[in-house]
Amino acid sequence: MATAIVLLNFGEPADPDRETVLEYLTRIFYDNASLEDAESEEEAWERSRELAQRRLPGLMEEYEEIGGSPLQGQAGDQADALESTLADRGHDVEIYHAMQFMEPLIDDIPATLADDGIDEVIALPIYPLCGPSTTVSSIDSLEEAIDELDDYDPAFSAVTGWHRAPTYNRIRAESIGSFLEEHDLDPNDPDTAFVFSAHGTPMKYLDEGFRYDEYVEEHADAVAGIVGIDDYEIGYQNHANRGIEWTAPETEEVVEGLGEDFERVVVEPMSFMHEQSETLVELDVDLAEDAAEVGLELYRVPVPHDDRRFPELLADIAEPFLSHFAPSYYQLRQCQCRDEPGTYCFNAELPPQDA
Ligand SMILES: C=CC1=C(C)c2cc3[nH]c(cc4nc(cc5[nH]c(cc1n2)c(C)c5CCC(=O)O)C(CCC(=O)O)=C4C)c(C)c3C=C
Ligand SMILES: [Fe+2]
Repeated sequence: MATAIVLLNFGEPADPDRETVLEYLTRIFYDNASLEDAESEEEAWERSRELAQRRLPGLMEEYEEIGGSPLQGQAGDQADALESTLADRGHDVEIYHAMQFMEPLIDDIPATLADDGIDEVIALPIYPLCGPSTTVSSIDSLEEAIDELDDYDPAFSAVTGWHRAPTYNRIRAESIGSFLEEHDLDPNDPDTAFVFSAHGTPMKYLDEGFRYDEYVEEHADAVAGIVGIDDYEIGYQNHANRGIEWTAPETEEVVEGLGEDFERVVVEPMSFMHEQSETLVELDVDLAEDAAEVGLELYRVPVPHDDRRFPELLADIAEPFLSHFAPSYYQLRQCQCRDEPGTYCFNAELPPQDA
């Protein structure tokens, strides 16, 4: 059998010209069109183009500030590192990386998989906290694109939520620990506040039953416990484009509220495994300015995208599928967020245990 792992990411323009960013935004808004009630596909596309036009100038400014996003390069490096980790383990497996909203687009991958003779596909989103518009949507897109290709029917499996994997929590906790040490910061100092900043999500998705906010809370609690942070706040980085309700409180609001009681704030961008505009501009520039206005110095923990344990973790997650043993042996269970055969995660509820 020829096996492929397809790493799935959001994507962000590395060379952002207006046309590329407009198409990028249109794809994002169209993918989330169910947040509003368009009466036809045509109307949903029109609304997506309208929202994209409106958001374009602000996002162009963000990209100009960072000179394009490093996300694509970091995602490529993660794919290469996973390939060599698996080769060292004796697995003959091809790694592809695909993006929801930028080239290489998920829709274009199945043709390559078919040409390369791949007959077993494992989808692995690089979103640590499983959510509907990211993890689930990216896997749906890949499976649908495969189904649409004539005469191509590979075995398909996917892993959604993996934030409970012990190695992942250790990576995150040690990344925070070394940052604190490097900057001589004590998160329990009465003048220092600690904030976990998560990417927000529309409440409509949570009302549909997705548990992204619960994952945010439990992961913050676990990592704070490992690092030894006594008190912390959680804030969400939201996108207010449609006038709908998103997760609360916003990170900005949380940080502004800390001004009276603290001198500095440490921010951990817990939803990401890459640096991109949401860390490099929203946190490092915009949030740092908001913090300064209320007299706080802001320290942002870097994303541990190149931690050498990360490809090992991904290889461990893929192991049951590559070596054909039961995923449940590694505590992977049928995913409930994406309740499709062959989709596993570490998050699904366990059956009640005997006392
Ligand atoms: C590289 C950039 C981005 C990452 C990574 C990312 C992750 C991420 N996004 C959501 C949920 C949503 N994001 C939405 C819009 C949106 N996201 C980004 C960038 C990244 N998001 C952009 C540029 C946009 C466009 C809107 C904007 O204001 O810039 C949406 C759709 C909103 C809508 O349709 O109204 C959702 C939903 C999560 C949970 C997440 C997790 C890592
Ligand atoms: Fe987003």
